[in-house]
Amino acid sequence: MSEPKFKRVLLKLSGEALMGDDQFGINRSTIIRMTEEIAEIAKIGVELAIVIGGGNIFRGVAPGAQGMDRATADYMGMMATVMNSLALQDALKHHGVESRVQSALNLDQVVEPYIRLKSLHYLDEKRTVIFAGGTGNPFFTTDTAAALRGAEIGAEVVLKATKVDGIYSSDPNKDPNATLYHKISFDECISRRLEVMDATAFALCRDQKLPIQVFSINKPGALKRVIMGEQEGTLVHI
Ligand SMILES: Nc1ncnc2c1ncn2[C@@H]1O[C@H](COP(=O)(O)OP(=O)(O)O)[C@@H](O)[C@H]1O
Ligand SMILES: O=c1ccn([C@@H]2O[C@H](COP(=O)(O)OP(=O)(O)O)[C@@H](O)[C@H]2O)c(=O)[nH]1
Repeated sequence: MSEPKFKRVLLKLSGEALMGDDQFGINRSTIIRMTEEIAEIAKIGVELAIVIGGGNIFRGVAPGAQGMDRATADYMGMMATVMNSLALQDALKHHGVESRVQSALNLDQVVEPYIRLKSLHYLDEKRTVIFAGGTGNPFFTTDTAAALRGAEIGAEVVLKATKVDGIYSSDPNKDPNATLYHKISFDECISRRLEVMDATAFALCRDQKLPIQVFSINKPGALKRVIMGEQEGTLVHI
């Protein structure tokens, strides 16, 4: 059997993708399907850290947060990521994957705090680590949290699992003529203002020479294909 391309990865799961076809919240069959795919790669020995978004529950820049103080809304968004992290941990457990949740926000009764050396220890022991609470700071996103934690743990790649199957020349949900890139540089993503990830996340990964692979969370087997080094989605390179 062929070997996985990567030994340690940071997987970013879109919060909104957890909704499935629902209007908000966590869709049961969607989270089960996602965890089946994650369990498959955890079981072949890939060291896996996960950052999950919160947009399915609360987003600081959403219409629902209009009129609210932005920082307050962002703290609500960060707390939403903690809820998603606990749901993911529970679902992973049902698929035989032991994981630990570490949060950038202190919620002592619920999750352990983020301690870098402890997370490295878990990864060495092949336990999946879920990073909750984003970066712990308002005005940031969980994409930036993924770039930050990915760099901190020495991941070889950030895998962005999202609703679209890669990076397009413009938003494919708005422009039917948008074309898919198989490869694109960080500088091109930033200068063309491709909004699949925010510029802070792109810049951090570029400076740390940490590639990003963008692929669809809804495409069966896509995560495994990325892990095995097969062509899937878009690679963002230096
Ligand atoms: N150039 C682009 N290529 C691909 N997707 C894009 C682009 N510009 C904007 N998008 C949008 O980015 C979204 C993916 O962002 P993502 O952060 O994963 O979603 P979420 O906000 O739920 O986490 C897609 O749903 C797509 O509509
Ligand atoms: O470091 C962070 C990460 C997240 N958030 C807040 O949490 C929300 C949910 O995160 P995100 O939008 O990145 O989730 P996703 O797009 O993956 O669903 C954001 O809108 C922000 O309000 C934040 O303030 N700081």
